[in-house]
Amino acid sequence: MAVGSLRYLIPQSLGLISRKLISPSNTNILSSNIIKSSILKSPKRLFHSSLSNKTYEEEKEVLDTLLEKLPESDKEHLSKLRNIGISAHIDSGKTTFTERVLFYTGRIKQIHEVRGNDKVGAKMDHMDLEREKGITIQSAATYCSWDKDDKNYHFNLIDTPGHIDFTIEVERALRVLDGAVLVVCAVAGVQSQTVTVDRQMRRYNVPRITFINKMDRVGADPFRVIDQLNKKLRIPAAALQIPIGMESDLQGVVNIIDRVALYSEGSQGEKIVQKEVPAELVDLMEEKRSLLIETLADVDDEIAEIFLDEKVPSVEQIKAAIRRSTIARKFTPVLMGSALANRSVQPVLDAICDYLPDPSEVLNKALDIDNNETSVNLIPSSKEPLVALAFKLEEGNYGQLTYLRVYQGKLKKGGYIKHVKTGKKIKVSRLVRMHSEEMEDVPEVGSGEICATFGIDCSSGDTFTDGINYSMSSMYVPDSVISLSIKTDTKDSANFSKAVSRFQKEDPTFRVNYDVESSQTVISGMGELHLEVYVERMKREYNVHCTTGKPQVAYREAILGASPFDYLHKRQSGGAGQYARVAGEISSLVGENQFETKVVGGKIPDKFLFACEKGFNDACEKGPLIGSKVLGCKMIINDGQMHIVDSSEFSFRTATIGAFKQGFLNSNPVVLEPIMQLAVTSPNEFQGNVNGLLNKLLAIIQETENGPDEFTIYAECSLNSLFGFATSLRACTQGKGEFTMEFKNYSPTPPQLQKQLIAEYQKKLQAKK
Ligand SMILES: Nc1nc2c(ncn2[C@@H]2O[C@H](COP(=O)(O)OP(=O)(O)OP(=O)(O)O)[C@@H](O)[C@H]2O)c(=O)[nH]1
Repeated sequence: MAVGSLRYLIPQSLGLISRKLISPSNTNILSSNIIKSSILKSPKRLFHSSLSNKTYEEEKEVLDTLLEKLPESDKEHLSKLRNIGISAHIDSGKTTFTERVLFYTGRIKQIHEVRGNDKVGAKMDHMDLEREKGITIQSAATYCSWDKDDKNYHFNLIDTPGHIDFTIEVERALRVLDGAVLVVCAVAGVQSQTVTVDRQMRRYNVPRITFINKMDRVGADPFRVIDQLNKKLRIPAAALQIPIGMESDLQGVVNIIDRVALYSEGSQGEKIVQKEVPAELVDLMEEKRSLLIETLADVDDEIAEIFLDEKVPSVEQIKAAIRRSTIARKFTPVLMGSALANRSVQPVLDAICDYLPDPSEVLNKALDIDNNETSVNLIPSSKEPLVALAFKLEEGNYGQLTYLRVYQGKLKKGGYIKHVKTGKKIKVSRLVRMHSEEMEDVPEVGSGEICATFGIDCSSGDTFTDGINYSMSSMYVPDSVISLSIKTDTKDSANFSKAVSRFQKEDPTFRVNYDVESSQTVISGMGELHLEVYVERMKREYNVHCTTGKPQVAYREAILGASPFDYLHKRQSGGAGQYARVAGEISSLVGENQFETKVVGGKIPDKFLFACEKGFNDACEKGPLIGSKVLGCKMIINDGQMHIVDSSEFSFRTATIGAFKQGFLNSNPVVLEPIMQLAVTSPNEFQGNVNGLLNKLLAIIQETENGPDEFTIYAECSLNSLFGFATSLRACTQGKGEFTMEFKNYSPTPPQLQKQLIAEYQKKLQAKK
């Protein structure tokens, strides 16, 4: 598994690692085995890690045997199907690009720009809020057709949001896609979020082609960007094209494999006209063609042999090698153009057909629940039993809309499907293909396709079959890092409940809890913007007016040391008494909290030990320092005492809570806070200001990259210091600075803050008494 993906899979454990690092006795704690074992504990994570560990060669062998079972008619159908995601850093032009794809494939009749003057907005950004903010929040699915080499290809496209706060949308989209187009800006190059998206694509084994967009901008340099792809993303990348003209004079591209010039003509670039390669570009074309072959020789055995024999591969051999190595995720072919200027988008569609896999070329697995959850390979044949995954829910005008990816079998309108989690049989009363917010009714959907249906009560990540007990793995849901108290008018409470229940179903990273202590409703999520968007949506879509408190960081509690405990819980106030004594040791560990009993001689009977475990779980939910969740704690009970009359489950549960507190407070306890990985990009003239701002926030600057116009600073900073960062960054960069942040790990708070948090918590407890 790529080390990069570990951060995502075990954010809490990594938090513990950084905490452990400050303890000199634990210097070996970074051992990757320890990290792995803590991931593997969770069965739902096991699925992805087992997928990622498989090399493509092994996968291919399995795929080849599966394909033998595939009927010819299915093979033919699947070979024309592409499930594609479009991912990139914010503002790289994904939505603009998708709009062009829909226009050129004839799916829409007119192009509307993202922040265009026509006030319509791009087709895929259909929420009002998205149009106003000019960002994509929800991903929308659409389909279109493209003719290539006398074949009519069918694309299912998912436009994914770029902002890190909506990362769950990106993850979900990638989970069900077979390939992706990575859009990168020709000026800004590989940006912080490009790296994040790339990591996500690796996790889900998604092959990708790269489109360098914005070639019409001043300072565009596609070859610098390719260099960055090679170095920063560490994926061999080479150009399949070179530009004809640059910046405002961009006219098209040269296809360096076929050695033809492709000019974008017509008022909206709708005509691609083939001409001879301009003489002044021939040398560059040959240079880049050789470089392409050289890069392929590094990743593909067939080209390597031809290369070593000092022969030149044929056009067909080059294309076949690009396809093989792209699908094997060893290479990314690079195309270039400008979506906004309508230049060279169509060749990307050709490349999707040529180089990205069809659903039969990707290995998908499910868990056989009846067979001890063993993993089974799915065969993308319509003749196999149905297995479909609900990957996105949306509340539409006609009730809950559920997006499904069919992995094998067929989904028919009017047919019955089984919701594996509940065992319920559900009738598919309507089946539609989505085109942003519009839909088209279809009678059936075959294997490998994406569709949507109505009236199914489920959560995203659920599996549907026509009877078999298979389950696709759940998608990994990161822990929320920020919360906000929220108050609504009593008259709005019914609508508020409707809104939060819908949002929670649609987005598992958005959570709502009622805090009994403070009598407050608390919403939590992945960042300030994430929560801001939901509060705004409550107002707009449900007419719920809320007042929100100050955002709160999701603190955690942990211990750095270990300590024995011996605790007696005794109450004798008339009637039945309470008596329980528990003794043992508390210590820290990497991974999930653990409870163990080593009591001998029946000093505590089993039913009471069970109550002790419950007490331990209660204690971990509400730590002794500030009432936050406890991370990485192990409790062993090895001794105790009961009273024949006065002991009860309740007494042992209470005694364990008391014992936990005693042991915890004696084991060098700390409050942990979320640390965010921050990337700030801004024009060069503001570098001093941004540095100053980051220093003020006590951020740890890790790297600064200086480009010709812009610089990017990568830093770590506590989430606590980052509230309102958007405003301060705007202020010190005249609104030109941009940033992304994502959760990195938990780390101990500075002692002063810890003291303050404990004092506040104590005050709250006192006030309640
Ligand atoms: N010069 C130039 N600008 C472009 C190009 N493509 C997109 N843009 C502009 O870049 C901005 C961002 O484009 P979007 O299509 O919204 O980008 P996105 O990646 O979908 O953005 P998010 O949805 O926020 O992640 C808009 O103002 C576009 O008009 C291009 O090829 N050239």
